Amino acid sequence: MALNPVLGKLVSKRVVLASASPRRQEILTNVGLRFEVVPSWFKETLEKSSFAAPYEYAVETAKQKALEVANRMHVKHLRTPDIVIGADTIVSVDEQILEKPVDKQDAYRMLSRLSGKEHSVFTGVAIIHCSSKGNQLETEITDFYEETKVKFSDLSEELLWEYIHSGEPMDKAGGYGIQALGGMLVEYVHGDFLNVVGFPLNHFCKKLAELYYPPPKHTVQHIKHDSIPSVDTFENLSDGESESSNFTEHKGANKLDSSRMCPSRPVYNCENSSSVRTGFTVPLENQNGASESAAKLPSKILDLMDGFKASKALFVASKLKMFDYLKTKGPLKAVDVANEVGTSVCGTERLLDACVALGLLEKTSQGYSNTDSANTYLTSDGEYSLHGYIIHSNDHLWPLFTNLESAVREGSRQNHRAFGRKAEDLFKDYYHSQEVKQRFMAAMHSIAHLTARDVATAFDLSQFKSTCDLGGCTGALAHELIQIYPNMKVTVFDLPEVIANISYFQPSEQCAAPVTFVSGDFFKDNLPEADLYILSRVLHDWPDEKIHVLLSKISAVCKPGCGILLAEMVLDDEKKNRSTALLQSLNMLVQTEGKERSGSEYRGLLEQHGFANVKIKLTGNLLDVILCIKT
Ligand SMILES: O=c1[nH]cc([C@@H]2O[C@H](COP(=O)(O)OP(=O)(O)OP(=O)(O)O)[C@@H](O)[C@H]2O)c(=O)[nH]1
Repeated sequence: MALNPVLGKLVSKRVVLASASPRRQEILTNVGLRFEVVPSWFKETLEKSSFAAPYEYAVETAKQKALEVANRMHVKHLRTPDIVIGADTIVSVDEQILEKPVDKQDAYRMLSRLSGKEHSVFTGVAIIHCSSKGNQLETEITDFYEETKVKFSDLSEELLWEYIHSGEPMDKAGGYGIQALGGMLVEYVHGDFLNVVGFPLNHFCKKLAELYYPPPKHTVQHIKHDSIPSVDTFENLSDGESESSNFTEHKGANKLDSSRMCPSRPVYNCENSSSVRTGFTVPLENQNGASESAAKLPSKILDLMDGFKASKALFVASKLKMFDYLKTKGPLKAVDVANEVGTSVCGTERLLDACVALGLLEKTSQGYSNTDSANTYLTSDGEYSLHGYIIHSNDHLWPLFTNLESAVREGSRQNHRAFGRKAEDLFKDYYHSQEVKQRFMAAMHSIAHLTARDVATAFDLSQFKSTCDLGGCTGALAHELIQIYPNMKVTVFDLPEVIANISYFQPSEQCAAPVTFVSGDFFKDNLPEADLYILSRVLHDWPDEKIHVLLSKISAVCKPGCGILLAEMVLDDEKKNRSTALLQSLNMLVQTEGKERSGSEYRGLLEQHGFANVKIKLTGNLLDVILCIKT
């Protein structure tokens, strides 16, 4: 395929996108780039006034995002990526830089400032080539930016609020998404549309072409700097030419040929790009094709082969409460951790080192300490602790997954093999002992707490005066709903054995309007009255027949205008892209009769029970949200 060679240069490389933006992931996936996503932890707090121009701020932020990920991943040679890509999109109007709005009022301020005017959207991009020398990370940074001008129509206050209540502005620079509803606000776009969406693909490809296909010296003068090399240019490149700027270490070579590497030679010196070298990287002079024929490291496959070891290392460190000890007492030497936990020193040291290499811990001459994310997610009292779910994964899901082969052969759950118990009802399995029940509730609580805000704000729910969270367990989502919609009456409906055990999970400061907990079985008992019924991670537990029973019960008590809100991992319609959700569907296979479903499948189920106007919001968090209204 003619366009392939530019991105094809990256095929054998470990490419990392240092961005949580689903749009950037989609733009790059759509053109066939294979990459890992490692969202950056760099906080976008650079002092804006210290930059002479808005694009400089975007470029520097992109660079810092990418460098943070490159540094984090480079702990052991095996973890060092080849290329890290970072990006930052901003809107500039009246010499002000607008980023993502922090709340609805902020979105209103931004959008009213853009109304009736032209503004610029800048995306800064950094491409960092990494290599490892000894223990040292060496980076070569290429950065550039792209500007697109966008003009908004005059927008009424009413229209702006309607748009803001759609929830779309919140994670978008300038408070709008041109690719969706926000497109309706736009009168014209001058420049690269994808740049507005978050990633200037065309300029990125040009930059790769510059880096990987520098023209032979005699043709330099004839190449226009603003065009991607034509199809012929790619196809006619000989191996010798095409590899001349490969960012790989060449055995025996120890000098830089900067004329080959530096895109800032006159012909490539685009006004809006630069290349900076830090550390020491040697370009490959591939005269004889030797490295072309060398075995390429299939890093993705190797990572998958190692995946179970990494999971187990995380599970064991969590189970032994190492992150808890390090939070309160760190930094600690391996011997001190071993003494605290009661484990062997040699085993503890290896486990801690593995956790460092996996980016969970930091190691200095003073010992081991938690990373920020270990404090937040891995300690049992972290703000968004996943400890409960990790223990559930270790104690419950791991034994089930070891029977995945049987589950695939037989097409059914494996509880009998994993736990020696004949599979009954899914929840009878969980609630047969107090210990298993509490572990399961802690697991569900940790996911519900982590996703609650995104689920509660995916749509504006203020029209619903009362809500019933069916299977709402510990009430984590219910409490979040009350925070966001203080006038909403929220009821959690769950099995009696769950309701009897919720007290441990309630927030310490009591909400003014507390959540009501009602016990019952939603398949058998009457449902509490409500304007909105929530089913969060409920439908995926059940086969279609059971879902029809539940939806017809809800439909029977729902008046026209009332709704259902589903929170689930929504698969893409082709079921080939969202690996987290597809792996979760295997998780449902080994332990339930349910499965994860696509947006169309959920829509089909809901419409059969008189629910229409089905809207699906992919939140970027673990759970996506579907809202529909009874006609
Ligand atoms: O029209 C659109 N304009 C902008 C966007 C999206 O807005 C964000 C911009 O934010 P940022 O560059 O800071 O990136 P993040 O999402 O925070 O992800 P990082 O992890 O890379 O910091 C970006 O997601 C654009 O896609 C849009 O969707 N439409």
